[in-house]
Amino acid sequence: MTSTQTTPLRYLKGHGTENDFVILPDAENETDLPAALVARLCDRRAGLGGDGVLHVVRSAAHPDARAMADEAEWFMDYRNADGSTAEMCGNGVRVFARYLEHAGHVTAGEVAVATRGGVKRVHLDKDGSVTVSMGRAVLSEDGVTVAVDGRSWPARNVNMGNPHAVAFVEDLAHAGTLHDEPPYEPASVYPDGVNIEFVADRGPRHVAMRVHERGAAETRSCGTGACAVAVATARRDGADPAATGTPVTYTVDVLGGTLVITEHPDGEIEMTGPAVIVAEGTLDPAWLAGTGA
Ligand SMILES: N[C@@H](CCC[C@H](N)C(=O)O)C(=O)O
Repeated sequence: MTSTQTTPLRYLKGHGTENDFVILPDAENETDLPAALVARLCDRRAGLGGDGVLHVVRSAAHPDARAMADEAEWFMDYRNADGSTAEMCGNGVRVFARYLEHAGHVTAGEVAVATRGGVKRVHLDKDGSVTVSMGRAVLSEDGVTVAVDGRSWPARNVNMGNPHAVAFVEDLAHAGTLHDEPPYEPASVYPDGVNIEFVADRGPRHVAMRVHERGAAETRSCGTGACAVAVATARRDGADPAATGTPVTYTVDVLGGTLVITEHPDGEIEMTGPAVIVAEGTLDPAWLAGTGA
């Protein structure tokens, strides 16, 4: 892959519960970002390494976000590690807001971020954590059966802007290596692919999960996935805030930390977790041009 980029390309590296991202600031959307370049950036051996890319663009400068520009100045153009686009990334949007603060584009407090899944309001909390209003979950009766190593489970279909299949297992080890996407059927339920979560109970309103992400393989956390898991677990447990008028909070352990998810009676889901900027620098032009050895 070669690039025609002539000016040095700045990047940052960040993570939220170890779901890690290459951040590319590109306010005016001047950087050509083909799938192959995203995949090279996310390569953990020959690139910077990451589960995805957070392309930071002014909403007004991006065709997918122009309509949201009045509500949100900045657009999270999210790319999976394989270069595909995704509607939303829950950990990514927290790290995105942390970047906006780091770059001086916003001060501590609330910021609206445009995503392909709509505008998300993100609150930079005083204790260093970040809370996002993630919108509502859409649960569908159209489920699938997921299979790993001779075992299989029914999986709940939950849409958080992006698609999820949530399977309850006795032991997270039953999810196997997750090197490859676990087979599921009927495949027609998810024409655009799916993120698959495996969930095990840890205590009252407390679960742990592993995830195979669409476009990225197993990651150490998935924020939209944790929200899907919290809602699917609440319904399994007979808890429905819309019916009782009482918010329900679940703690979701992921391999890279912990996320706290609250579903409110109006259906709005809030997620709180960390967001960290790790490093920043400039990409080597020779590497970028594909001519570096
Ligand atoms: N890790 C993200 C989800 C990223 C997108 C996902 N792989 C998809 O294709 O839908 C999160 O924290 O939500």
